[in-house]
Amino acid sequence: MEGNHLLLYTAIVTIMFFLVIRLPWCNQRKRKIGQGLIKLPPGDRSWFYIGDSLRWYSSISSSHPPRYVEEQIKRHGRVFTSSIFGRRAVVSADPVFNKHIMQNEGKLFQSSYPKSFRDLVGKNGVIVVHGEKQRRLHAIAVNSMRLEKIQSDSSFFSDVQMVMLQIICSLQENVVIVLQEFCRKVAINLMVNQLLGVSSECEINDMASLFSDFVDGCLSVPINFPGFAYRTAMKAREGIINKIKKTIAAGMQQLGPAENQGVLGRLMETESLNDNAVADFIINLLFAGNETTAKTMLFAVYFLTQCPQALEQLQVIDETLRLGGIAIWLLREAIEDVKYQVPFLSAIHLDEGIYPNALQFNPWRWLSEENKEKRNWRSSPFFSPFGGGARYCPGAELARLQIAFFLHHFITKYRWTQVAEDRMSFFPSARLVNGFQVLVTKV
Ligand code: HEM
Repeated sequence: MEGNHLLLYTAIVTIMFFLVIRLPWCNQRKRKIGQGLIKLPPGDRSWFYIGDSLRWYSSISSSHPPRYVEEQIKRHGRVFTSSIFGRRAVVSADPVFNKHIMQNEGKLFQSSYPKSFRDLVGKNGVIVVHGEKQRRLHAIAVNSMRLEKIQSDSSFFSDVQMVMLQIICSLQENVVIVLQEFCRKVAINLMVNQLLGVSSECEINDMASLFSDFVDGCLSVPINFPGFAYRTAMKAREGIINKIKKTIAAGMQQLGPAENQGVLGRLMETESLNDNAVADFIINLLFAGNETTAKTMLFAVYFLTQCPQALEQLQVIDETLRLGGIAIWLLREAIEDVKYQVPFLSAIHLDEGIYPNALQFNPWRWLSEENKEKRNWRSSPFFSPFGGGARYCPGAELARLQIAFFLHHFITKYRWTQVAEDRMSFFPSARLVNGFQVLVTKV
C-alpha cells in the first residue's frame, strides 16, 4: 500500500474520467482466481506492473490524462483489469457502473487511504472514516455548507467580497504573475475566512501560511523528516489545531451570532463534537476543498483565455469542471467479490458520444435542452465532478460560489495576456505545467 502514496495523493486532488477499484489481494482471493472461481474483467495479464504504471503515469502527466484508459477500453472494454500501483486493480470508465460503485460505498466498496495520509488529515476525519461515523460527519458537512445555510449567513457575501478585494486589489499592474500561485492564495484565504470565520487581514495571513504548508504536505511524498514537506505539514497541522482550539475556547458567542462565524461557528452551535473531532473535521474540509477550488479557478481563466466570447456570458463553471475536472479518478477498495455486467456503451466527461467535440471548451453546450438533465451532477451518471453516493462532495455549493465570486472580480477588474506557452497536466496533481504566466492590467 505504501507504494501507492503518490498516486493516491494525485487521485485525491486531481471530474471523474474513471474509477479505480483496488482488489485486496489476499491468498484466498488469489486461489479463487487461480481456480477460475472469481472472474476478473479482461485486461493485460502481465504481472510486470512497471510497464502499466509507466504508461499510466505518462498518460496522466500529459495534457490528455484518459489516454491510457482510452487505449485499454479499445482493447478490453469499459471495465478492465490493470496492474497499476503494484497491484491488480479494476478500472471502470463506465458511467453507470461508476455510479453504482459510488452508491454502494461502505457496502460493496469503500475508499481507502494510507496511514501517512490518515495521520496528516486526522484519523477521525470524514475523508478517512467509514460506516456510521462517515455518514454522521458527512451529514454535518453537508448541513454546514448547504446553499441556504451559506446564504442565511448575513456576513458571507460581505466577507467573501472583502477577502476577494484584499487579494485581487493587491495585484500589481503590468507585472507578469503566475496565476496558479495567485489562485491558490485566493482559495486559501477564502477557506480560512469561510471555515474559521476569521476576517482580520493579519489573522487570515497567519492562518493562510499554515494552510499552505499543510496542503503542500498533503501533496508530497510522505517522508517524516526535518526539511521535508510532509514534516512541515505535520507541524502546520499542530498550528491549525491550536488555533481552532483557541477559537473554540474563546467562546464564539462573544464574537456574534454563530451563523456568522463560518463553518466552525455553525458546527459549535449545532453539533456536539469534542475539540479534537472539530479540529480534524475542519482540517478535512481544508484538504478536500482547497486545491480543488484553486485549480478550478485557474482552469476557468485558462479556458476563458482561449475563448474570449465566453467571457461575455460566463456559463463557464460546469464546462471547466467537465473539461478540466480536478478529481480525474476516485479509488475504491472492493469489500466483497462483486458481480457486474458491462452492458453500457456510453462514457464519461471526455467521451465524444456524450459530449460532441468533447475536447473543445464550449460552455454553450450546457444551454442545450438535451444537456439540462445531463448537467445535474447529483443524479447524472454523465457528469460527476463532485462524486456521488455517500461520499459526494459536501463543499460543492460553497466551491461554486467561491469560483463565481473569483471570476466576477478577476474578469471585471483585470485584463490579462498570456506570456508563456502552457498546458494542463494531472501529475503529480492537477496543474498547468508553467503555472500560467500572465501580464495583468487594470480595466
Ligand atoms: C471545485 C471544487 C471541488 C471539487 C471538484 C470537489 C470534488 C470532490 C469529489 C469528486 C469528492 C468525492 C471523493 C470520493 O468519493 O472519494 C469530494 C469529496 C469531498 N469534498 Fe469536495 N470538491 C470541491 C470542493 C470542496 C470544498 C470547497 C469543500 C469544503 C470546504 C469540499 C469538501 C469535501 C469533503 C469533506 C469530501 C469528503 C466527503 C466524504 O468522504 O464523506 N470539497 N469532493
